[in-house]
Amino acid sequence: MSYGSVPVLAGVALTVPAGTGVCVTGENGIGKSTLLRCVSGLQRPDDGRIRVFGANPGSSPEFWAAVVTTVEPPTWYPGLTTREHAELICRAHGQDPDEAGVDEALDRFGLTGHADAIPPSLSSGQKQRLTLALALIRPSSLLILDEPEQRLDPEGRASVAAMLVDYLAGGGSLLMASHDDKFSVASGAELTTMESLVP
Ligand SMILES: Nc1ncnc2c1ncn2[C@@H]1O[C@H](COP(=O)(O)OP(=O)(O)OP(=O)(O)O)[C@@H](O)[C@H]1O
Repeated sequence: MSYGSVPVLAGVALTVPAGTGVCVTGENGIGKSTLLRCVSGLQRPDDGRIRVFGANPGSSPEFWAAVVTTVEPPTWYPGLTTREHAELICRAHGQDPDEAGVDEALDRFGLTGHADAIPPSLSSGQKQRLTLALALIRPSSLLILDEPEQRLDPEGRASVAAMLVDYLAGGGSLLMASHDDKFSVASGAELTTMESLVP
């Protein structure tokens, strides 16, 4: 994979066994987000092979039914509140919002007091909480999370780590990039470090 003449992701081999979590670490600019974008099907590698649940990433509705990715920055629907965003995600995935536990999810992410606010009015950490709440409220088999801990306070990080442990315990798989090893280990992910081939 390369951007113009700049090579990124040369010689990367990574497997995430179903039901496990893997966290990719490494210095700024090493290619973690690019890797996650490729696995999410949002970017095509020039060479090599990526398979997700036995198929090319991003190539079918089944992929998007099974995979949640937060690699792209979220887009908010104009005029819809925090709660309405959660309800919309539930309905899009065939869930009844009450049965899916929208209010409980907002509470878990400390967003109850902001349920009737529109996302652009939230703080950056609250927006990150909402992004993760929307990722976790819908059914999925694989979470692809780019630095989920960013902008969260320590309590928020601990809480999200515990939720990711529960997600794995429920049979889900997790691929994430992070600069916080403690958070990643607490999330139940195995750490793997990307290193530059250039000395
Ligand atoms: N759209 C782009 N156009 C050109 N170069 C890019 C683009 N996106 C990323 N790069 C370059 O590719 C390399 C890898 O970037 P990437 O964002 O994947 O790294 P990262 O490991 O996720 O970094 P960080 O830890 O800072 O988030 C960097 O050198 C970056 O400058």
